[in-house]
Amino acid sequence: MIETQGLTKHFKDVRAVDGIDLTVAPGELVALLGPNGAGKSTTLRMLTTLIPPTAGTARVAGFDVVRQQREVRLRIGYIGQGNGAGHSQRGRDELISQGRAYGLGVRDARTRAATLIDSLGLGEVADRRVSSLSGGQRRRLDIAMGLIHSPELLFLDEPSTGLDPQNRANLQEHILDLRARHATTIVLTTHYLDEADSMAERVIVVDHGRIIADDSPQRLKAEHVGDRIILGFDHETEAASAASALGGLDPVREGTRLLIATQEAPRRVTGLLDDLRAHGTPAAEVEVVRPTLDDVFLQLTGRSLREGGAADTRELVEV
Ligand SMILES: Nc1ncnc2c1ncn2[C@@H]1O[C@H](COP(=O)(O)OP(=O)(O)OP(=O)(O)O)[C@@H](O)[C@H]1O
Repeated sequence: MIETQGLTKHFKDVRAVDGIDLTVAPGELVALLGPNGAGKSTTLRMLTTLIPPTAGTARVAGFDVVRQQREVRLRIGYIGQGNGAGHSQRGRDELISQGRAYGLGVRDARTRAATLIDSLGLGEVADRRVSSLSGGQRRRLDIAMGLIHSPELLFLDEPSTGLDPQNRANLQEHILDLRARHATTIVLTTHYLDEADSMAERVIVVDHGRIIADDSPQRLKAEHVGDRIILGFDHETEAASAASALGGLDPVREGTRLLIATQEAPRRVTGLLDDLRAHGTPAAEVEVVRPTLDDVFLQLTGRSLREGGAADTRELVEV
């Protein structure tokens, strides 16, 4: 569905996108994740024919983004960071006009608008003026606008930025639902780690205009970081004795605590606690720490992606 080779965009001396090779198969949901200024939007703008690459090539839905712009545009939906819908119109009318602009007949445009209004949960507000809609409703209307011509491929640039957590969750649900119903290929950008983690089966981490990692969230976390089991003891002597009992796992002792790097920590922790009990040094506390995509980014770049401190995925277990 997407194939790029050495895709590059320079703005004067800024290398916004620096040689991206990317293949996206039909039906994939891919999240481009990266800090501000990483080159995510610029990549999307090249793939949607809005700006030409400085170098490299990109084919989208089978057509070249420079030489066959019209063909590409007919087959994609693009929801940028601003609001697409006009403010004084009613949502339903906006959708119908957009459908007409893509060449649908009046009846088809109406039917398609009604279907999208239904599937994006806009039934109660579609006949109100766009200016009266909430941020989350406006964003869903934007998505409906991008989908009116039934594109094979949908690009969403930071769909949930500016929405409160409830509206974000609601929007994410709608996007996943649309995809399940229509098998649309979706490429979205985000700097919300949890959004990339929960929605995308494939996360492409971008930094300084380059792809630095590309895999499923689960594999990225397992390969680059892994889980940790943290065991707490009442006394340092017990921790030291437990460390020798668990020698094969290479525990690192910090005072009364043992840190063990492992895979599949939640599965292993019960056996580990049983072993310690059998050895006569039962743990007083245990904590399983699972990595986040931020840990992956930190591991790869030495910097954090996190803005505003998203919560760790921790599982506390009473012993
Ligand atoms: N029209 C432009 N003129 C000059 N520089 C630009 C232009 N557009 C983007 N840039 C620069 O290119 C780099 C990449 O920007 P881009 O918007 O693609 O990043 P991003 O990853 O989408 O960031 P954000 O998460 O903040 O949207 C940044 O350094 C940005 O300042």
